[in-house]
Amino acid sequence: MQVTATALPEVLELIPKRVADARGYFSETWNSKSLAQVGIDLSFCQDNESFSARKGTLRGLHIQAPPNAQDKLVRVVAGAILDVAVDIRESSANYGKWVGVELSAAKGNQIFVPQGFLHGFVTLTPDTHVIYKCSAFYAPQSELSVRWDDPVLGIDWGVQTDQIILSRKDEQALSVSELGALLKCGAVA
Ligand SMILES: Cc1cn([C@H]2C[C@H](O)[C@@H](COP(=O)(O)OP(=O)(O)O[C@H]3O[C@H](C)C(=O)[C@H](O)[C@H]3O)O2)c(=O)[nH]c1=O
Repeated sequence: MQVTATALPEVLELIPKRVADARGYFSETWNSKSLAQVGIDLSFCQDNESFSARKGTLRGLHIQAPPNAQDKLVRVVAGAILDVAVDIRESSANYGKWVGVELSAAKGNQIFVPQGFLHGFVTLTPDTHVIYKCSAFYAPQSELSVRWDDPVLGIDWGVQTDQIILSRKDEQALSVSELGALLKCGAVA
């Protein structure tokens, strides 16, 4: 498996090996031993899938607060996305910094987003299927959303803003400074 650190060293791009033959290819898309060998030694407990019909669908930026914080291993099985992680760990020298990685079914690459990072993606194709493993169960009471277009974060999503399709929840998301205040006062758990 090829592992590449991103500009945020805890966020990794992974490309599992594809064994090609006359029929197509085979790939071990998740192997806990292979991940442990690259320092990702944790147990995932929930698999998610989201389907987005239209290009420009943006899901995020989301995080679950402790004690329900999630690590995520994300990949695309149809289409392509720009996947974004934002470091919001209070003591991090990279607080508020973001990284984007294009994930596609064609490339078969994945992104590892650790606990403490906001996560979101925008679809670059119609009919995009994203699947991802989580290291903690869904806990809506712990879930927080931050605006995709927060000027403090300055994320370049690579799509025209008038094309963005959001959920009602994401339309009403917090600013990153509001999120920081909430986490500081422990208002979410
Ligand atoms: C996340 C989640 C959602 N749901 C239910 C709740 C809603 O009724 C429905 C849609 O949820 P939501 O609008 O939060 O889905 P996304 O906007 O794709 O949210 C995800 O998008 C970003 C990219 C993430 O990293 C998170 O995993 C997750 O927040 O599925 C569940 O039943 N279980 C779950 O684990």
